[in-house]
Amino acid sequence: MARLELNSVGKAFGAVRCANDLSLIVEPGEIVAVFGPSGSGKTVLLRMIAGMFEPDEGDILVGGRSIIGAPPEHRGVGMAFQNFALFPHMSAQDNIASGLRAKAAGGEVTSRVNSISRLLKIEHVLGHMPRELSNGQKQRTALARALIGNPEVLLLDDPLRNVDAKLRYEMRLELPSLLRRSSAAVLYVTQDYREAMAIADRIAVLIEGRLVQVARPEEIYARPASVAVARLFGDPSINLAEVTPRAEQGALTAEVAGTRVRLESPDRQPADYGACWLGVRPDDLTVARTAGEGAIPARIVAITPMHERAVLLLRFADGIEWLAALPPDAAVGSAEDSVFVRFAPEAALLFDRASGLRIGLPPRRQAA
Ligand SMILES: Nc1ncnc2c1ncn2[C@@H]1O[C@H](COP(=O)(O)OP(=O)(O)OP(=O)(O)O)[C@@H](O)[C@H]1O
Repeated sequence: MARLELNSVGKAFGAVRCANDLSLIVEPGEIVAVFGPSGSGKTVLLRMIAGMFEPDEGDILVGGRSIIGAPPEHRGVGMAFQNFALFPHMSAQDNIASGLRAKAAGGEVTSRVNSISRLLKIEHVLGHMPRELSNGQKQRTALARALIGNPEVLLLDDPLRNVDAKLRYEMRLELPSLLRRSSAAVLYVTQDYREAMAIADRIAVLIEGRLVQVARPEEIYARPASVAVARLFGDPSINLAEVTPRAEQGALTAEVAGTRVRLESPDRQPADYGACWLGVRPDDLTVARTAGEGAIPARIVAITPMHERAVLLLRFADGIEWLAALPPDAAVGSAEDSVFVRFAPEAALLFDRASGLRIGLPPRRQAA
């Protein structure tokens, strides 16, 4: 099997630069999620690899050989889209068989279609036309078509966007092992950070056509490269406050809404860092009725039950509002109550206010 390699790939449509110096390696059997806001260039990236259009700069290699200029069907690339893109006049069986690039004997086609359909649990609908399939079955049919030719590179463009929540949940569990079995180098585009974290070995975060961080899911969550990345991962999203951290007698502290809080952590030295963003995830806050050192006085504005937790909207004395996500049984009070908010110093992330970059030791180098 072959690795996929992007070397300084760039692309612009008129004044819109939707790919900027993109470099990335995806190993055979590896799943890399491409995650970023709408319009950040995810689909453009996949389309350049698939050969729907060419980059303006840089190179794309599969198995060490450049595929620039090669016709799409000779690139060793399979692709499945969010809108399934099945041929409406063909049965599921024929749609899947259309993914075979080389001509194969009829018997062999049937046996390959059957075996991939068994794997994807759609054998019973092979004779159906696309309009007779549920969205989940359409999505599996499109995936089967992408996988049947044993592509060296598999490109999946938000394949679960149009399936219902239950199936999406199931497929998040099933897809990684299914994809790894194919040994293809997989690029998996998603707009959902949870999906990226559930499915991928590594996540490539794309913002405005630039890869701003490529790392393992837990690394990105714990050590986001910038405040923009931190905001993309987490629901509710990370709380922020403007602070000016100071080094005092070996400790690192900052004032939040009039309360001095400690911020030292193993990955940053106490120093005067200038204007920063302080970021604390809602899950890392504790809320209590009792005051104490480093506890920020707040008022509960509202409480919203959400999934398996309660989300509290808190307002500090200076008007800043933060969210805390607590277990539903953490009875800390109700709206209008006065409370005290704490977080552990190592749960605090610091970002330079001017550049947005995280302050701390550089992330560990990731294996390619
Ligand atoms: N064929 C094209 N011609 C001109 N501009 C394009 C073309 N394709 C994409 N763009 C522009 O490139 C940028 C990136 O688009 P792209 O579709 O890759 O975003 P995306 O990250 O996939 O978004 P979404 O998550 O909403 O699908 C957008 O500004 C888009 O308008």
